[in-house]
Amino acid sequence: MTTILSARALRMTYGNGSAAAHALAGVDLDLAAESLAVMGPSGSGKTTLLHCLAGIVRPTSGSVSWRGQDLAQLPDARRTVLRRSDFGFVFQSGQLLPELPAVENAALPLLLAGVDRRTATERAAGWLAHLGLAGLEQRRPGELSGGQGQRVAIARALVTSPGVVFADEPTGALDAATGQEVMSVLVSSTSAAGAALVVVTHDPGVAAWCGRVVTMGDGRLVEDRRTVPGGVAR
Ligand SMILES: Nc1ncnc2c1ncn2[C@@H]1O[C@H](COP(=O)(O)OP(=O)(O)OP(=O)(O)O)[C@@H](O)[C@H]1O
Repeated sequence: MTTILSARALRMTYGNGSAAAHALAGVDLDLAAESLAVMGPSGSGKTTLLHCLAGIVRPTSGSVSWRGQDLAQLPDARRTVLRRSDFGFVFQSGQLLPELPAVENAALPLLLAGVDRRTATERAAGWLAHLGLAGLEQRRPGELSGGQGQRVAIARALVTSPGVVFADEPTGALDAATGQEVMSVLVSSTSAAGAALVVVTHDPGVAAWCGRVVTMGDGRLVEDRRTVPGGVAR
């Protein structure tokens, strides 16, 4: 499979002197159009890795390349456009704007990219319908269940047809059954869209949806395992 996102010798140190936290201590990772779960204990560097891969933070050293382009070499404006159009994001919760209806929340990345409102709304409504939310387009986030809200977030992540969706604890605020439903939707919809998926999770039941599971420990990758989604080691 072709590598689309690649990290080399990634190091990230927060603070300095005796207060320094070595969140990443030399990570190499190649990602193809696949679903990847990042597991590991609290503080092992999972979120920092996701933020570096997505160009949200700049690593202390090492590099991240997206389709062969070194993110650090791109001008800030180009990196911002890339984050909006080529990358989609799903967080644990609280990512939807409470005053906007679901369809406008889902359309937001297109509107920010300058797509006209009508086209953006149509595409967003199409994704909402695809994710099982037809009829709920005008509901505000406070009028949706946790699982429905995460589906809106998934629609928003996919609406620009990104190459990768990054999800940080996407089921962290949901009960187990709803979390499984959301993972099912997240994995199947990103795969159908031809996008890669990177999911940070503590939960083995969430990781089992992914075809590859890496485990972090003290800022390093300590295991890299391919699985048959559903949890059987290959
Ligand atoms: N903005 C920051 N400033 C200072 N230290 C930070 C910052 N962000 C993370 N760290 C430190 O870096 C290390 C890795 O943090 P990170 O959030 O990446 O771990 P994690 O595996 O995602 O943890 P969790 O599972 O608890 O979310 C930790 O020691 C953390 O305290």
